[in-house]
Amino acid sequence: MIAIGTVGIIGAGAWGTALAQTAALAGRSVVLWARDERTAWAINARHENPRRLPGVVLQPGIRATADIAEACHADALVLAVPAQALRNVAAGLTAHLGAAMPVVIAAKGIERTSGAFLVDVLAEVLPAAVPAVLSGPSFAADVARGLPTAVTLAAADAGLAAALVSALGHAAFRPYSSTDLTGVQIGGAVKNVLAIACGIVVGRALGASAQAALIARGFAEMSRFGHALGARPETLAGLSGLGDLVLTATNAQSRNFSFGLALGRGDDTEALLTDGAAVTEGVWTAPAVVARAAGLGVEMPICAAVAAVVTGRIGLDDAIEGLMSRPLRPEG
Ligand SMILES: NC(=O)C1=CN([C@@H]2O[C@H](COP(=O)(O)OP(=O)(O)OC[C@H]3O[C@@H](n4cnc5c(N)ncnc54)[C@H](OP(=O)(O)O)[C@@H]3O)[C@@H](O)[C@H]2O)C=CC1
Ligand SMILES: O=C(CO)COP(=O)(O)O
Repeated sequence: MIAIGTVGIIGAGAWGTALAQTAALAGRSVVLWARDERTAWAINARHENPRRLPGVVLQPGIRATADIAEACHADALVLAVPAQALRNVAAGLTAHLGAAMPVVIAAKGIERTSGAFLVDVLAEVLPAAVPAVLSGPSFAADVARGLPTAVTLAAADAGLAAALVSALGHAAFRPYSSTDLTGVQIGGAVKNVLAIACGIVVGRALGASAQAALIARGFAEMSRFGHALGARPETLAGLSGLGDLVLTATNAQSRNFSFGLALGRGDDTEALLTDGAAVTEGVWTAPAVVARAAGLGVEMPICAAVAAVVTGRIGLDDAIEGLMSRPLRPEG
């Protein structure tokens, strides 16, 4: 069994802090890197991340640092920064990483500029890393408070996946292991785009039936895309695919759903984007998914409508009209 005694978490946002909490509850030493010294100081002094997870008491085994080299003195790393920032942050680790360091990607998205999945971004900038992906239905605030959930943790090597499961899992946070890195990444990336669409449906008061229909047709899009890229159907139907889609597409705790909700209601979304630009991941992933799907000849009309709306190419009414006037055809 691969031994993981110390976990380094890169990114002291909501999700990085929640995962620090789970690793500490799993009995690991945790070093949590914050790019801002005041955040590191506050976590160490108050056992709380007042900016990102106010009110959650953090485990004593968590030590924060603003020195990224210090966080790399670990047996495994977790990257918990926004998908669009992952390339730069990973590049900053180059000088500090030993050979074959397990690196768990906890971000959900596709890189907008390159259309690359995050495992491929990591392979480009940090070839010494051994990639793993963690994804599934898990709001940081719930996980950090110890509310129960289950997620998927994938690594190409089943032994490494098992070691990471025991380094991050505990009674209330249950990672199921997998070797399907592609499937797990697709679920996490596409569900954020579909969550925006569902938020729009709710914001426009189109009804619960429309929301359920959109989830089902959205899942069909995720499945077609996954099939074309070699993902396993059971991964897409599992925690990181359907599981996370159901959570994010039905809950205003989700930033992606709330963004869609605001769009649908006709609220000003500028402020939402300025404030949470990087982590409303579906906004950046939508055009990337659509471009990749087009290259594969895969039809993703809901994702395409979201991409067209968030990039300002069409208005909401035209997007909805476009989806409703598609020809009727056999389900599949
Ligand atoms: N929140 C959640 O419930 C979950 C989130 N995720 C995923 O985790 C990822 C991070 O989300 P989350 O933690 O919620 O977001 P937050 O906004 O809470 O935190 C983001 C973290 O990344 C840091 N960061 C942002 N931009 C950069 C950059 N350019 N360079 C270096 N560091 C940067 C932030 O630093 P600073 O604080 O200084 O701005 C912060 O520490 C996303 O991909 C999200 O989809 C996955 C599952 C659950
Ligand atoms: O991924 C998440 C829950 O699993 C969090 O979703 P949001 O990024 O939309 O808040």
